[in-house]
Amino acid sequence: MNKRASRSPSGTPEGPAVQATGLSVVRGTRRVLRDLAFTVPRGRITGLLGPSGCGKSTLLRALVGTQAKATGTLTVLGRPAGHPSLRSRVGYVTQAPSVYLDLTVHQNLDHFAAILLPGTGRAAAARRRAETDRVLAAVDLTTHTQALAGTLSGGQLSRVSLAVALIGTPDLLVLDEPTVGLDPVLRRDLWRLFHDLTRTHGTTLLVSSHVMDEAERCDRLLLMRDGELLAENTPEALRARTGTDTVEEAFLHLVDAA
Ligand SMILES: Nc1ncnc2c1ncn2[C@@H]1O[C@H](COP(=O)(O)OP(=O)(O)OP(=O)(O)O)[C@@H](O)[C@H]1O
Repeated sequence: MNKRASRSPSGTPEGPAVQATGLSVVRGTRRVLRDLAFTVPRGRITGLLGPSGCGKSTLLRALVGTQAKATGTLTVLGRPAGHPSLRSRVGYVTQAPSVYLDLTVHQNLDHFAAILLPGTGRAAAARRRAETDRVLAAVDLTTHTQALAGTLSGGQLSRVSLAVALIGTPDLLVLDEPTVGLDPVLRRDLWRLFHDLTRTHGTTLLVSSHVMDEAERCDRLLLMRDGELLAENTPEALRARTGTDTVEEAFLHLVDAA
């Protein structure tokens, strides 16, 4: 278990990875998140699920501190969302791959490793090299390290972004629809990697998706609709509570009830 995941910077045991109360966001003239209250437990995979446009990306942006006009209380790893000390502790992968297309995969990783794992001298350089090798292996891209990012497929590009987010083994990984456009084998492999991260490093994952079948792969779920939280629970509890067989049916049941 990663010590950083279970201990605060001061060394004291901590509460949830994320805690929100009264979280609202206005975009343009619309209130796209309305008075949300939820927690994300540490060391587990929490799925943020809901239809396109319900506010998932907005919520994740608020969490990493890049969303303007967010009000309410949002605490991440014991600090206010966006706090500078969270920069190296939170990995964030946006929907659009954020890599330099005119650099090779390895050059991209080198670039971000230099920012995230600063330091001079041979030991620091060796650490960065070992870390880039590790994350490229984790996302199964070791055969493409010398390829220009601009020549990669969409799925491969997403995995480069994910590799960047894995540098330094962050305590919290925030992934915005990481499996969109991936084939079933890659999707399965990525979910295996996510579970592996929680098991081996105690990493907390918050993964958004609009595909309800991905819900079954999560330990806990936040179900959203129209900027509001419909439910927060385990997939099993949601199915049991609604008397349904799948999370998708549970979601529809909750929508009708609302
Ligand atoms: N710049 C903006 N100005 C005004 N409204 C916006 C802006 N960006 C997004 N929105 C609106 O905010 C709402 C939430 O968008 P958001 O991208 O968070 O949804 P989402 O659930 O992530 O959708 P998707 O699954 O399609 O990515 C949408 O109704 C969208 O139209």
